[in-house]
Amino acid sequence: MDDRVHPEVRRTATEIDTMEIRGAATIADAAARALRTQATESDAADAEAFRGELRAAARTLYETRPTAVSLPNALRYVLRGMSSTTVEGARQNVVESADEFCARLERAQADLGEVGANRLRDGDTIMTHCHSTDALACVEAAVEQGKHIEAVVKETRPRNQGHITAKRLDELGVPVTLIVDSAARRYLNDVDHVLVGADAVAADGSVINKIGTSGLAVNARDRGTPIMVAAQTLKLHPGTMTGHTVDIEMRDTAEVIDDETLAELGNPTVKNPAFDVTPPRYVDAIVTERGQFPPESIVILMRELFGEGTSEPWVEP
Ligand SMILES: O=C(COP(=O)(O)O)[C@H](O)[C@H](O)COP(=O)(O)O
Repeated sequence: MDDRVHPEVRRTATEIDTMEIRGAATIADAAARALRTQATESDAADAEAFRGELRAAARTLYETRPTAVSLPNALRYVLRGMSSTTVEGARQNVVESADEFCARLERAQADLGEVGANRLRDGDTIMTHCHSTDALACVEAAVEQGKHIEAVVKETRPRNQGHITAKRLDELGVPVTLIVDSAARRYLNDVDHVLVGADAVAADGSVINKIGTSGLAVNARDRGTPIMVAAQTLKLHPGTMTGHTVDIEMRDTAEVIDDETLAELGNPTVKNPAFDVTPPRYVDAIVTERGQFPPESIVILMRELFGEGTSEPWVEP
């Protein structure tokens, strides 16, 4: 571990890795705040040393989880302006960018919520997968508009993030039916929308989200249930515009089964992919703070946002 990295940054990195901090937007917010701390606490001798420290901190955060593109997008945003020739100037650049990033994230989620809420009618029932703050922002805005919304919540094995969703929806006054993942198809007849978030959206409109999303979307399409993805523009993956694919995180198999039970089963191979890819043909709308898009047209927004290319500020020059 690089000893220039502030303990607070290391702690954030560990918490992202162990999923105490999880969900794409929340990870991005925590990473921006950690870089801010690195900047405010730095005692670097000159601006070059300061930039080296910030790059090292960004690398530590970048290397935690590979799939949610909000993380590298956050690091890029916060470090893009640290060009000053003095430590104080560069520090101010980072602090201002981090504050601006966190404020924009919050605003984007609220704006996205308003856009998504317009797709929900009074009396609608949604089905959710995993826990997405962007998706919940749509429900919250709909409830604030006075609409009665109900929810069928998939528990989302192996980590049961559906429990977090159930709790948040209950706090919003939304009646919840909790189901095991494999019961989703059975209940798709009873719901008006599938509503999920995204860890990344690719240039072709594919949606990368919690494992199980693609199967849910295929089943929903088969039943004629619309599939709505709530994803602020922070989730758009610039690398996919030049043909790169999104790395799918494989997590520890201990999340699926404990060693003792595994041994009783004769130690079969266990796989634990955290995310999957839903092709654009199974998605009806991607809801962002900039409006809603059919998945195939998201690339137009991406060209507008990333037209000038992107940097990798965690790489040493
Ligand atoms: O797949 C997950 C979380 O996976 P994990 O629990 O493995 O991090 C969420 O649907 C997206 O990150 C979107 O969340 P948000 O809308 O809050 O950004």
